[in-house]
Amino acid sequence: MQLLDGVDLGYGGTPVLAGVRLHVAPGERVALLGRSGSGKSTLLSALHGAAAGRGMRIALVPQDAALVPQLSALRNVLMGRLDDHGAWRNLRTLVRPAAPDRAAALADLDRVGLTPQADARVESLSGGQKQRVALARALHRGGDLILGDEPLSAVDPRHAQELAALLRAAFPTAILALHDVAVARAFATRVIGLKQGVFLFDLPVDQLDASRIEALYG
Ligand SMILES: Nc1ncnc2c1ncn2[C@@H]1O[C@H](COP(=O)(O)OP(=O)(O)OP(=O)(O)O)[C@@H](O)[C@H]1O
Repeated sequence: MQLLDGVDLGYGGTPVLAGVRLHVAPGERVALLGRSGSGKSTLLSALHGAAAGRGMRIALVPQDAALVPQLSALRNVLMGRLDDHGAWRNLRTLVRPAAPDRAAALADLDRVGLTPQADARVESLSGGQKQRVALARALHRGGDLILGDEPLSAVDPRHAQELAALLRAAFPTAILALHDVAVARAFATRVIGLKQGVFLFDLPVDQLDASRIEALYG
């Protein structure tokens, strides 16, 4: 699908990426690599709008996780499906979830290793645990596409690989900004390197060699 076709992205007249064209085929897993400020979040935000405009079901893992800190991990996970239902059902779910909804959300928390924290308020969790709640919420939502902005940045490298494998199995198509090149190599089929708002490369992952990485981060 042609998600972006020659669009300029920026903020209030300040350009960040110019003339962006991006076609993503179903089944592709794209890793966005690049230094801080290179434009990854800006690109993800535009991709979100474009994919939503095509009626795709999207699971999102934003950079700040976007959780409700006063609510439990379980209730935050349940929020992954809020827009599937009307307001009445949602209020009931958040106050007293029906047994099948609760069981499904608990299963998703278990997949990310957070069963013991299910009833803990999110504000009491560590940064890595919060990120795992956001991943469980995305798994609970499911969909055609997962978009994530550094969704594994706060978990340790071994867990990052395990969680990346979960996402790979759960979503047919993915676009994730990642800072860990090893995780990107293991996760992605395609890698895009962004440098100061320019696509430095857009390659199948097996063509990502050390010189490209050096050019991107060096
Ligand atoms: N809301 C905003 N208003 C104005 N400028 C912004 C805004 N968000 C980002 N920018 C600018 O756009 C450029 C790209 O930022 P962006 O957040 O897309 O980069 P990034 O690669 O995601 O960085 P990071 O890895 O630090 O999140 C930067 O120069 C940044 O200062």
